[in-house]
Amino acid sequence: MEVRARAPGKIILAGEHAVVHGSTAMAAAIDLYTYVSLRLPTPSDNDDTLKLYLKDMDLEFSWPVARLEEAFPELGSLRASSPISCSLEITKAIAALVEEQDIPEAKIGLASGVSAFLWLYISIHGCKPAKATVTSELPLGSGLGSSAAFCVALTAALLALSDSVKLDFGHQGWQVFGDSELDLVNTWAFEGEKIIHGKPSGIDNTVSTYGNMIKFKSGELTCIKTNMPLKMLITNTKVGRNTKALVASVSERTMRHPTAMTAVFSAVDSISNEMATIIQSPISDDLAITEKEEKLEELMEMNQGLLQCMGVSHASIETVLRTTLKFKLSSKLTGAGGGGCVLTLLPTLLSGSVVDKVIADLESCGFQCLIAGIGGKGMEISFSGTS
Ligand SMILES: Nc1ncnc2c1ncn2[C@@H]1O[C@H](COP(=O)(O)OP(=O)(O)OP(=O)(O)O)[C@@H](O)[C@H]1O
Ligand SMILES: C[C@@](O)(CCO)CC(=O)[O-]
Ligand SMILES: [Mg+2]
Repeated sequence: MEVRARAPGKIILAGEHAVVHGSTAMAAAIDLYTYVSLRLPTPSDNDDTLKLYLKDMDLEFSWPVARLEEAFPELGSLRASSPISCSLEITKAIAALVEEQDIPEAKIGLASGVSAFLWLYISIHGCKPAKATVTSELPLGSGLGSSAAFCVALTAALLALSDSVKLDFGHQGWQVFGDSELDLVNTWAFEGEKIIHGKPSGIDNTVSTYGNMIKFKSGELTCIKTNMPLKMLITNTKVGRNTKALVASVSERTMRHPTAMTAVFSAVDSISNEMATIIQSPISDDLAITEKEEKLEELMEMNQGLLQCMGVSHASIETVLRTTLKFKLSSKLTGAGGGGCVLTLLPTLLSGSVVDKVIADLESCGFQCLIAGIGGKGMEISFSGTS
């Protein structure tokens, strides 16, 4: 029995970090996906291991089922029909199982992803043999929600082969879960994100699960309907960073300066709400689009200034800001910052030759540019064309 699931990455248009502290944020799915194929062996396969194959890196991790049973003696009561958080005891058992895999030092960041895999797998399927194969179009650890896309696609594949969801196995191509199954994927994926991020707001797994453009505050999402053509250039500075550490650093700054940081978060909340209002309001003509784009650019600049206040910008991000400003274009970091990706709004009337020049300038600094479709699909699964 085999299933393939995919889940998109995301951009945060406004409100990252502040959303962890209760402010509103705006995010949109992008058309770059993480794919997880899950295969449960038949008895005739005679395979008694759980395997995780990270195909892009050609890394395979495997655990004999007997080793899993030894590590999780209480599993009978642990296997959960509804999502639960990973206990301290299980966290320790998972850490030992991950350590035994001798992840190369240069790839040690993967340890949290492997831990999330183990937690989601054993919680949903128990100590059974299987092989999960993962590939991704998203750069890992760059602000485009690779961790959430990984957790969502993995959870979707796990649930698709469990008794928790009802699916049309004869359906060809990608199919979507029903609303209650999507909610279940989202809640489990959030538990996976907690293992990778520490204290996620839930915005990344939510937009990866449901897709579209969303406004998000304190766990609640509102779907944003818009007919505004919104084009963003995404520049990957290729400076590696870790969302968990950045989120923790903002929390520490908040403890040191609670009043000032509360004011910063409140300003971000207003920016995200104003952005949502602009994006949702109807468009009458080209002039209206230009006016809206100018307002959005100003809000992006203001949000970037506040992210600098939070201490999550980086020299590479500042270089992108300066480079795009030479072309009178506005940018802000997206995701956790500290390197990673930067968004630049490309106004509808901007000529293609200017876009080409901006990209050439950015790429001459060693950055990588892409233009992704935004506000598209959420997670989907397929029982055909699996590999
Ligand atoms: N395809 C994948 N395979 C295995 N692990 C992954 C995969 N994608 C993400 N991860 C895990 O998630 C970690 C990156 O998550 P992190 O939250 O730091 O960055 P991000 O999600 O790309 O950016 P942001 O959270 O700012 O949007 C990786 O180091 C790895 O542990
Ligand atoms: C930095 C952050 O706000 C967004 C990361 O994409 C973290 C979170 O909301 O979980
Ligand atoms: Mg992440």
